[in-house]
Amino acid sequence: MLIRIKQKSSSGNLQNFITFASKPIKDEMKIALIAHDGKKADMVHFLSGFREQLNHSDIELVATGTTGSHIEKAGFKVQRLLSGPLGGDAQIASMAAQKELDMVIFFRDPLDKHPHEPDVQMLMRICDVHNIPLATNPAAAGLMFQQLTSRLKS
Ligand SMILES: O=C(CO)COP(=O)(O)O
Repeated sequence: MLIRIKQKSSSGNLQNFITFASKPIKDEMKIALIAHDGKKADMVHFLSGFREQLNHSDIELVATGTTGSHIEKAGFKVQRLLSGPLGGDAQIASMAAQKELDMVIFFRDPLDKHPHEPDVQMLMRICDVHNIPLATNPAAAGLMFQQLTSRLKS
């Protein structure tokens, strides 16, 4: 299925089209998980609510370093990359750019400062460039996760 949306350009002309293609049923998927310190508990809580689906052997999890250690302690299998400030966000952006990810869940803390804010912005930009579903809060992540996992072969 193809959905086309006509958009008004800054000059007011209806000339831009955004195209979404619904993805086919998948055999496996890879989800990236990142949470700022103030949101790590929310990430674990979120994942625990989907434990049954996440234990599906065809869902692979990858996370930035410290987020990953919290996720591991909660009993999930996850590939841990570098910590965010040391390049973990950049590693996930690289995976997104190479279309290796089906979804990025990034619980940002909007009330805190982050020394690696350029990396955070870069990751979100790369997701938009490559049309990778990106959820930055649990409400959005829940909706996307349910929709995505419904495409997994049972
Ligand atoms: O800083 C982060 C995201 O920008 C997350 O990194 P950690 O998971 O290593 O804390």
